This record gives sequence, structure tokens and C-alpha cells, in this order.
Amino acid sequence: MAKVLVGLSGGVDSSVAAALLVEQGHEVTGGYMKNWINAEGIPGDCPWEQDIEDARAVAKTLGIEFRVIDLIDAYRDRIVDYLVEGYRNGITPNPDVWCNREMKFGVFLDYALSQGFESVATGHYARRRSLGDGTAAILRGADPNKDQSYFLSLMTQAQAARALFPAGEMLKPQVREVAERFNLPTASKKDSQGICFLGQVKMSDFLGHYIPESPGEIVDPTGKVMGTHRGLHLYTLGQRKGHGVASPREGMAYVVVGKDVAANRLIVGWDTPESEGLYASRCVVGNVSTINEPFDRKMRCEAQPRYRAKAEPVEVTPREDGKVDVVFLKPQRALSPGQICAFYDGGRLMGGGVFEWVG
Ligand SMILES: Nc1ncnc2c1ncn2[C@@H]1O[C@H](COP(=O)(O)OP(=O)(O)OP(=O)(O)O)[C@@H](O)[C@H]1O
Repeated sequence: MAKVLVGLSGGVDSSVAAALLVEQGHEVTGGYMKNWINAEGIPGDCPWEQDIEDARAVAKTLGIEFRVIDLIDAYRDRIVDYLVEGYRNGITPNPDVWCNREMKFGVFLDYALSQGFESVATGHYARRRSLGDGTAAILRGADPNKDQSYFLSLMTQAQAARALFPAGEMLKPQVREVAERFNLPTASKKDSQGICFLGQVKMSDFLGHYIPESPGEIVDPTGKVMGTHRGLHLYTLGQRKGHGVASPREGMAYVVVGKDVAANRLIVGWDTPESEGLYASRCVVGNVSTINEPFDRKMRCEAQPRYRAKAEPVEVTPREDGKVDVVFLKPQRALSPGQICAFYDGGRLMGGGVFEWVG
């Protein structure tokens, strides 16, 4: 039996993770990470007060200790600044993936270890397997519709060794059943969506607080002016909606196919493999982190370029600078610098990195 700190977010998945650990006989404490409190004037819709109340009520029902841990400064430094800087520099950052590495299994895990806990548990839909030699592997969650292992792809072995994901062994309907069986006050709470601290607020409204708009022309690949954009940082390769260029007819959509930074022009084209710039097979992935084995030689595995994308066969070759060259056997749509590339060996998460160059 272990002393475990469970990240209680006020949602049903982490409530059930805590309940299962209590049932298994562990010594469990619930911890809410206070990351973001909608500071004055910054657009956001983080329901943190309600979430703390819900997390506290879950802990009470389970008869476990509950703590609120103030990580506001670390969150601003490690997640919000990274997000804003990323958009400012024209990349597409993924704060959810970094949050797991830097916050939940970063400063929150450090806090847990300093307080005598052995592990941090979360409600992620992923599975962890002890490999017997003190190391651990992370597998895709049992529920293929909910699998969240992609978000854990920048975790290190040291972090995986201390992690527990009890809800990831179940399907979502089973998680709701467990919540009802334990009479948890979150049993029928709606799942949260999008980037947690933004809630229903649009990313563009949030960014508007930090980055001024800088309008320019939207052009098609021949240079014909099609409209006006509000600032290149607000658009992502492959984006279909929100650029304001109407589709001429059913089945023909304009999507973002490129950015001409020097001329401050956004380029739109047809959503087809023939559109130059939209599909790519070769890329360089940096910030590489692996959970079990390093990429120390040329390897075949699968890579998942986005949360809801399919993992596709790739060849990975290590480079002198610590990054890896990745070649997708089939060209992929809209790979964008800043996004996370998660590597898998079948159902096992090997690690991940950040797309730095796509060609
Ligand atoms: N503010 C927080 N404090 C503590 N733990 C958190 C917090 N936010 C998220 N977590 C942990 O990280 C897990 C995954 O976070 P995510 O935001 O993806 O939640 P989710 O999938 O909606 O799960 P839940 O139903 O538990 O909210 C949660 O299940 C929880 O264990």
C-alpha cells in the first residue's frame, strides 16, 4: 500500500481515480492545483471556485484529506508564458501536453515527494505498467474513444515511475458507474472541454490581451486577394473556419495553406493533397523525450501528430543535435511547428517531441 497524492480537479475522472485507490487500500490524499484564477482583465473562464468545492466534496465523501496547492506562479511561468510566446513566434503550442510534464508530474509531483508521498495519481485515460525493475511503461487507455496517452507523451521515465492512472483501466461508462456506486457528487458532472483555464473563452480573445492584432491580406496561391486577416498568429495551417473566406460551392473549402511572414499575408488554398504546403512527410522533432528506450538508432514506429489523429507509421532517425528526423510513410495533413508528435510502439507510448521544422 502506498501513500498517494491524487490530483482532484473537481471532475468525475479524478474523483473515480481517488475512489479506486481508496478501495484498493492506499493511503490517499486529494490535492487541487490552483493554477489560474482569472486575474483581473485577462479573458478566461476557469471555473476554479466551483471545481475546488466539487473536489472538496468528493474528498469528504471518500473520507480523505484534501489540500489546495497554490501553483499560480509556476503555471504562469511554465504554461501561460510558453503559450503566449509560442503564438507570438508563429507556432501552434500545446499547453495541455506541457501541463502534464511541467505541472502535474512536474511541480505537483515535486510537492508530493517533498511531503512524503510515493506517487501522484490522475484521472487520465492511460494505463501504466510496472516493468519489475523499478521502471514503468505507459499504454493507451482501455477506452479507445477517451485515450489520453497523447497528452502524456512528453513525460520522462522518472515521472512515469511515480504516476498512477486508475481510471485509464476502464471505459468511460464504467467510470460513471463507479462514481455512482461511491455516491460521488461529481457522478453526473459534465466533462470539461478545451484548454482548461480558458473554458468557453476563445483563444483569440485570450491572446488579444497579450498580442496586438496586426491585420494583413489573405491571398490565394496565385496572389489574388481574398480577404483580410487579424494577425498571422491567430491562424493555424489547415484551419478551415474563422478565416472568413467563403467556400464557392459544396465540397470545396478554403483552408490555411501557408503564411508569408515577411509580407504579413495569410495564404489560403483548397483542402486537397495537391495544395502546396498543406501535406508533408518529412519533419524535424525537437525537445525529444522518451519513456523507456532512447532513439539512439534508426527505428520504425508510429507517430501521432495530434490528439484526435491516427498514429501513422514513421521512420525515426536520431540527429547529432539531439533532435530526430521523422519521415511519415504517408504524407500528413497540416503538420505544424509547435504541435506535439507522440511516438507509439503499438499500444505503448514511447515518448514525444515538438515539431520544429516541417517540409
Ligand atoms: N486543477 C487540478 N488540480 C489537480 N489535478 C488536476 C487539475 N486539473 C487536472 N488535474 C488532473 O489531471 C487529470 C487530467 O486533466 P484533464 O484536465 O484532462 O481532466 P479531465 O480528463 O476532464 O478529468 P476530470 O474529469 O478528472 O476533470 C485529471 O483527471 C486530474 O487528475
